[in-house]
Amino acid sequence: MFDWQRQTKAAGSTGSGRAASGDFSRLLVATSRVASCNGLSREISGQWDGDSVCSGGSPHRGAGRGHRTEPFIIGVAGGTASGKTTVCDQIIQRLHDQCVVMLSQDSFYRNLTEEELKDVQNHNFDHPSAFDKEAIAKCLQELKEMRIVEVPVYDFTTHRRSPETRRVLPADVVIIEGILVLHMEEIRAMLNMKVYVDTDDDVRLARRIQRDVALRGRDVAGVIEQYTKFVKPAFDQYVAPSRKFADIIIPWHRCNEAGDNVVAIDLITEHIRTKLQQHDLRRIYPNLEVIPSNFQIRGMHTIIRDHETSTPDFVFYADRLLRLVVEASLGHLPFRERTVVTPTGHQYVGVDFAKKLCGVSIIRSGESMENALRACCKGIKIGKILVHRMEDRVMDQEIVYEKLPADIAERYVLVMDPILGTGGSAARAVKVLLDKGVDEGKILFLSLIAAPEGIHTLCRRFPRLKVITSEIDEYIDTDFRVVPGVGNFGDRYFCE
Ligand SMILES: O=P(O)(O)OC[C@H]1O[C@H](OP(=O)(O)OP(=O)(O)O)[C@H](O)[C@@H]1O
Repeated sequence: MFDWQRQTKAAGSTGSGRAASGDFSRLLVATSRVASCNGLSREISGQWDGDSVCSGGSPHRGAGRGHRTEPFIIGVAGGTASGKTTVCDQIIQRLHDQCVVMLSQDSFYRNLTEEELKDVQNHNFDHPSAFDKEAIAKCLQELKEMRIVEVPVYDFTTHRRSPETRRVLPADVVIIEGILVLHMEEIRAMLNMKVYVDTDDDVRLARRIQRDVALRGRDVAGVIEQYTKFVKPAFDQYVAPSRKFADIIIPWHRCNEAGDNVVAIDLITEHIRTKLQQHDLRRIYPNLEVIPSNFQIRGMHTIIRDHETSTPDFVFYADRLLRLVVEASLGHLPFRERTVVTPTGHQYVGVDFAKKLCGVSIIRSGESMENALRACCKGIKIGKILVHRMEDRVMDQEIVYEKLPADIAERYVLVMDPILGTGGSAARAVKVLLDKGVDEGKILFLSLIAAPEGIHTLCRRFPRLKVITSEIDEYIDTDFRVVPGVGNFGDRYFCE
């Protein structure tokens, strides 16, 4: 039943018919804290298990519909003695009902060679090469896959890893802190939130002297020598420049008397809580929007997914759902303020709809969304694209037909296809639009059901495009069908 369309969206098929990323970007949070460099005690509420704190949540979950399968990963960077650990402790305290694990970049120091050990006072412990970057990335990756990891235990007296390791369980939130976590590209790429603790150099030096003398048996002259020789140059070269990668910069000098970073920590933890409630893919892709579900929507999905549903019912409920997707998408268009006078003679300050829109349906199933779009946007222009899909889905799809408004480059474009499978057809259609000069940020891709594979394809390749869908299904099977899916949407919608 699927084959002929899956191989070619044959010419002549008729049819009847995503800071958010900005939200935290470069957010400079005025915060306050008078902190000691060793931060809060780690004896916080909940069970402290070395690098992990599980005071809530469940460390072991099954994957599947409605279950999160990836943790939210936060990187906290900043110079030596900047207050990173304190920030982490405060986040952990606020997330007392979640399962949180904390890793320190210091656990991943490389073993010193015999040669280096002989001259240990001249070893640069602040340089990126001092750390086993690959081991950090592997550890994060395993936690991302909700696997148990064995974290090295570094012995600062022997400058080698101890034979034992620390077992860390999968968690809802993973925090990794260290001077270079935002500098290292591989690590940075795995972070869902990047925090930089910005503390004045003199404050940090004072804290470092205090800490190393009091806790590490060092003398002041030695600490200052190491600071001047290694710590400061590495800070200037690697740590300070990594500030630009941060989503949130916490200026530590803005302290209040209680010494808490209340505003910053509240914002961070609120954001994490919001993200934890979202589907994994929404956490990864700020350009993915899933319309909020309710029992009406679930009920309509239940009907269209039922193989026993008749064509008229399928069309009726699919149309209702498609209309919701179209309405939700229109909500992402820009607007201008507009004031009108009501029949009572009072002013109403409202907004004006975005002008210069058009729809583009991917033939054939996308045509099922045209009515919904026309019903919402009077007289909207609608173009069409027909994609020939290669059997293996790896090759770039061929465009068989296209008819688009001549001035499409000046418009916002709503691309319509109810099913986003591998994302091959959608990505090819989007490429056509980009080639025509449409700005990627002005393209919205509308679907009823999206498979994770298609979301990855579109959201990763076109990060400024917005993908709007009503449900995310589980996966694509070996025949490229969305599971559980609706079967062949076009057949069920257009054929009696
Ligand atoms: O994301 P992809 O893997 O490219 O698959 C998604 C495509 O598959 C379905 O179309 P189908 O091939 O059934 O053709 P039709 O629209 O003509 O029914 C659907 O309507 C999308 O166009």
